[in-house]
Formats: sequence, structure tokens, C-alpha cells
Amino acid sequence: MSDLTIATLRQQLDALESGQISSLELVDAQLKRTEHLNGALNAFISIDRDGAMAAAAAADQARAMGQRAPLLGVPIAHKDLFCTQGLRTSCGSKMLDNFIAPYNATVVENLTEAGAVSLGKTNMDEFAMGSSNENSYYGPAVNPWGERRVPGGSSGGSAAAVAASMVAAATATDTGGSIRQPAAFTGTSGIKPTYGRCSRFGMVAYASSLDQAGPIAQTAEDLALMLSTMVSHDPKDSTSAHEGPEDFTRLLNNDVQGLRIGVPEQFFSQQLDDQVAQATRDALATLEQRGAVLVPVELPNLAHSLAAYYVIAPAEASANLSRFDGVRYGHRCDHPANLQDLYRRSRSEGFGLEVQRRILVGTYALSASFFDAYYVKAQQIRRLIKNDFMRAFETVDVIAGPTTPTPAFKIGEKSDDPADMYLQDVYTISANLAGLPGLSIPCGLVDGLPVGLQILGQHFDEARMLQLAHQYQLNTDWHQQRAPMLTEGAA
Ligand SMILES: NC(=O)C[C@H](N)C(=O)O
Repeated sequence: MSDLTIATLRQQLDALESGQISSLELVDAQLKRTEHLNGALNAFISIDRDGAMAAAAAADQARAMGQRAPLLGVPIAHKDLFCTQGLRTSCGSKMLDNFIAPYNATVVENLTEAGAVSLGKTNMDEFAMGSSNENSYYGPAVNPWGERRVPGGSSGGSAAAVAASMVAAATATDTGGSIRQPAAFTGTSGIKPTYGRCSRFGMVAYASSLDQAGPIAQTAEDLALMLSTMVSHDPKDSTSAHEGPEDFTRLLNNDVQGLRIGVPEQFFSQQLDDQVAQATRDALATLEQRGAVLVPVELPNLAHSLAAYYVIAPAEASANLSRFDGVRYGHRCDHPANLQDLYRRSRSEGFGLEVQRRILVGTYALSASFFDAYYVKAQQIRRLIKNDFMRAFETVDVIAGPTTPTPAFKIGEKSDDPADMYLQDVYTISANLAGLPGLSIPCGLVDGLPVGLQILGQHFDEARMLQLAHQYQLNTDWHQQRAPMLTEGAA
């Protein structure tokens, strides 16, 4: 491996461990690459050179003293909705442009304790609302795969940063697909673990019953390394799962002989691009050749997941975002005439249009006259969808299909049509509604753009999903394909 800046997390860790490179050297090289590429990609909102170099020096010192930690000295980045003490946490919003958290999110704390060095904070759709990263106050992040394509959303900055090897891995969050969809669009791998696996403490809340943190990286093996340090039971999050720490790498080298993969026809709906369907079927055939068994399953209520999600998520968002009132923290308007004026102007100036749209939709869905018709109905559908999955998992180990209906679209292509944008989430949101873990790995190129294979698992069965993903990657090279701009000498 000549250039360690484009290496995987595993390779970088091995190089640090063998003394081939120091953390200071690696972090500096990665920062230079990030500073060089960020003008074009806008993947980072904040680059923390001083903090990263200080942490790298400390990691080198710890290593020299014989100390070890799972991610000691390796550079990563955090989506800009994880609170980082002393470093701005904007959540992609003007509302929090001036917000510096007084504490670290638990996920940030866990990764720091594991020795990871953060280079800074990555771009995202405002308050994680979006599927293209175009809803960021800081401008869209750009997909390294080119031609002004979106990197997906809402964790578009983390995905673009990994795809461009600014960092080998980054944190992200997924409320309705925000880890898996950008991973699919950028040729990276991403996993949303079971709801409750990663603590939500210090994650700016969007829709609390759906939000879940997870990593984006180049490979399934790197996802397993990251996830093993990110999860923890956290008394500071009332929905934190009681499952203890886990080594998610433990099954990686087991073959997939006899593993039963459910394939729902509903994942091959009419929205699905023909070539994406073909790439998905080819990936399933590869797994079948390795000994996995493909089993048709039914998810009859899947068609209603989009409608249920786009009631529940805005409803929860409208409640969560009521805390931004211009009084306690965040944006405050100039010279308010009175308290009403302070609320109104601070919120209309601080929130972007998509966030305002969702607050309106959510407030309407929760209003007394419509509560039963929308919110209660959506929760009932949510239960039916979960039941569908539970029934399917009686006969299969995992469920697989496409991550997205199409490859990455052009910046601006869907901005005027929110419903068309929401359709991007058609295959990903059911996992959030059911609290199930889901991952995406690269499985092909369509018109030169990456597409993803989605694998959904049973609650707390991430290790098995990662095993399947790793075995697929041992037998294919889609995850090693590089964006053209990175191979044409631009970096
Ligand atoms: N946050 C997410 O998972 C993204 C999803 N597309 C949404 O806008 O809600």
C-alpha cells in the first residue's frame, strides 16, 4: 500500500501498529487531502486542524508508552449533528451556526476513548431532513463520482468524505435512510444498527423514535471496527438498548453457506430503475453461488411505509424543534418587538424551507382535529410493517434488495418536488419504522455511478449482516472502485 491516505481503516490501523507511519504523519496527510478537496466537494463544514494534530500527537505518545486502543491514532470525521465539546455543531442549519456544545455526544466520547482522531465535522441536510444534502445552510456537498451529482442525504458530507478518502470512516445518522442512501450513491458502505444500539445522547434530535447513529466506511470490515466502539448502553438515553458491547468483527470470516436471504418482490417495485434491479439481482446471484439460499418473502404493507414515515418523522420533528425559540441558544433575530416577534422571526430566519415545511406538516398531523386521522393511523401502519418483517424473519436470516431506486441524481434535479425527493427513501425507511438494522454496500455501477445492495437483519443481528457483506466484498471489487476524479490525478 503506497498511499496510506486512500487506504481502508483496517490498513491504516495496521500501518500505525507496525510503525510504518505515525498518527501525526497520517493525520497531517489526511488533513492536507481534505483541505485540498473540500473546495470542490464541500464535504466538511468545519475542519479542526489544531484539535486533530493535538489528538494525533497524544495518540503517538500513548502508543510509544505501550498503550493500546482499538482505533488509536486513526483519522475519522463526525457528522455535524454529534455534539463536540468546544467545536461548532451546526446541524447544517443557520439556527445552530453559532452553537458550540458544552459536552460530547456519547458516540463521540466512545470513539475518542477508542483513540480515533476527529478531523472535523461533515456537511449534512439541515437537521437531517433531506435525501440529497442540498438542504444544508452551508451549501450542497458534492458526490466525488461527478458531474455535480448529489452524494445523497442527509449524511452526504460523511459519505462524500469517505468516497474521496478524506477519511477512511465517518460517523453518520439514519432516520429514514440517511446512512444507507448516501453510502449507495457514493460507492461506500454504511450501516444503521438496531434502534437503541448507539446512544442518542448528544445527537441533535430529528425524529427520536427513528434516529440512529452508525458508521460509513469503504468496507464492511471497517464498519464492524467502527461499530464495535460506537455502541454502548447509555443511562443518559432512555431508549438505549441494554445489549452490552459486542465485537462485530467476530463472524466476518465465516462463509455464507446455508444462510437464508429473503427477497421481497415489493423491493422490486415499479419505481426501481431496470439497471439498478439488474445489479441487485446479480449481487444476490453472487451470494447464492457462495452457498446462500434465496427465499421469496412478502412484505405486504411496505407500500405504505413512505406515507407513514412522512407523518411520524415530521410530527416528532415539530415537537423536537420547538426548543429552538431564540431564547436559550441558537439563532436570535435582531431587535425583537416582543416575545411573539422574537419566536416568529428567530425561527423563520433560522430554519430553512424544508425544515419549516416539516414543522408545518408535523404540527398539522398532531393537531387535535387530525391526530387520529394522521398520527394514530401512521403508528398503526408502522405496527403492520413491523409485523410483516417479524413474519418474514421466521423463515429467513436476512432480507436483501436495492438500497435506492436510482443512482445519484443531479444537484437541483429534484429540489422543486419534495414528493419526488421523498421517494428516494422508499426502500430504506421500513427498517427505521421497524427499528431493524440495515446496511448498504456497493454492488455495481449504473451509467458510471455506484448503486447499493441493502441488507436488513433481525434486531441486534448486525454481526451476521456484516458477515454477509464482508463475504460479498471478498468475492467482488465494487467497494474498491474509485470515483473518476480521484483516479484522474485531481487527488
Ligand atoms: N434523515 C433521514 O434519514 C433522511 C430522510 N430522507 C428524511 O429526510 O427524513
